[in-house]
Amino acid sequence: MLQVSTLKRKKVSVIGAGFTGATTAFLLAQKELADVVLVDIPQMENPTKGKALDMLEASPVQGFDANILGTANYEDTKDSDIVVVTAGIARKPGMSREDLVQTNETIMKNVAKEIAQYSPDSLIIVLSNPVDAMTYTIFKETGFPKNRVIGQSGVLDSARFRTFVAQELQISIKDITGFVLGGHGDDMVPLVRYSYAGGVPLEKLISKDRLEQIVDRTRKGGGEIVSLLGNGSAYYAPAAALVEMVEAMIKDQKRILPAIAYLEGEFGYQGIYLGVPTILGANGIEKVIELDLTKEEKVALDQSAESVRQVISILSQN
Ligand SMILES: NC(=O)C1=CN([C@@H]2O[C@H](COP(=O)(O)OP(=O)(O)OC[C@H]3O[C@@H](n4cnc5c(N)ncnc54)[C@H](O)[C@@H]3O)[C@@H](O)[C@H]2O)C=CC1
Ligand SMILES: O=C([O-])CC(=O)C(=O)O
Repeated sequence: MLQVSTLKRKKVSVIGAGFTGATTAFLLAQKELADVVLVDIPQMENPTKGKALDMLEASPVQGFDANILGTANYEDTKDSDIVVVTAGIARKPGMSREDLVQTNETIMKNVAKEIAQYSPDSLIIVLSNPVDAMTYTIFKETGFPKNRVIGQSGVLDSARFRTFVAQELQISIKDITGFVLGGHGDDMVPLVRYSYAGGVPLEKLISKDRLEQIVDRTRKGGGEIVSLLGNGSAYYAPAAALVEMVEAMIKDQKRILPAIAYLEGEFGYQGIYLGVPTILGANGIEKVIELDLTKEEKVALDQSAESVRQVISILSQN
C-alpha cells in the first residue's frame, strides 16, 4: 500500500471569484502556497466551480501540487488559515471607489459573519473597495483582533510607483524600492524620500518635476486602469500584491510591507484603518513601523487619513 504523509497543507479561502479573486486563487496555487477554496454567491456557483476546475486542470502542465475548489458553500472554507476578501462590486469609468461603499459594506457584513463562523482563527486580508473602510467593517463585524484583519493597498500602490520608476530610469524593477502610505485613494502618499534604486535615493537620479509626475500617476494608478479596461478595475497587479502578503504570513517571513492596519496612536491616528509600513508574519500584522515624516509628508498623510475617516463616518455602524 502507498503510504501518504498526513502533513496538512495550508488552506486559503478567496471570497469573490471575479477578476481579482480568480487571479489570486490561480497565483496562490501556482506558487503552491496552499490549497485554495474559491467562493462566490449561489447564483455564481457553476461558473465558480468551472473556474476552479479549469485552474486545477492546468496543474499537471505547470506541475503544481495544490487543490483548488470552487463553491458557493461557506462550509467548504472551514478552518482556513487565511481568508482573502475580494467580494463586491468594482468601479467603472466615472466612478470613485467611495461610490461602492454602500453595496460593499452590506456584502462585507455577510462575508464577515461567514468567516467568523467557519474560520474563527484565520487571518483576513481585505481587497474590496473602498478598502480602508471595508477593512474597518470586517474588523468590527468579525470582532477579530486587529493584527488578524489587514487591508491591501500599499503593496499594489508601491508596485505601481516602482513600475513607473523602472520605466523612467530604464533599469531593472528588482533594484527599486518604494513606499506608499495613507488611504487607497487619490490622496495616498508615495514617500519619495524613502524610495531607492539600488540603494541610491531616487531624488539623486530623477528630477523633481519627473518625480512629481510619477507620484501623480501612482496616485491615479487605479483610475488609469479603470479607464483603459472600460468595464471593471485592475486585477493582475492587485492579485500579485495579495499573494505577496499571503506568502509573507504563510511562511512567517517577517516582511516589511505596507499594509492597511488599525491604528491606535501610531503616526498620531486613533481608531482608523490606514496604509502604513508593517511587519507581516505568521501572526498577521506583527508590528507597525513608525517613520519620521517631514512636515509636508505629515500634512499629506493627515489629509489622506481625513479622507478615510470621512468614508468610515458614513458606514452604517457609525
Ligand atoms: N484594494 C485594492 O487595491 C483593490 C481593490 N479592488 C476591489 O476588489 C473588489 C473586487 O474586484 P473584482 O474582482 O474586479 O470584481 P468582480 O466583479 O470581478 O468580482 C467580484 C465578485 O464578488 C462576488 N460577490 C458578491 N457578493 C459576494 C458574497 N456575498 N460572497 C461571495 N462573493 C460575492 C461577485 O459575484 C463577483 O463574482 C472590488 O470592490 C474592487 O474595487 C480591486 C483591485 C484593487
Ligand atoms: O481603482 C480601482 O477601483 C481598483 C483599485 O483599487 C486599484 O486598482 O487600485
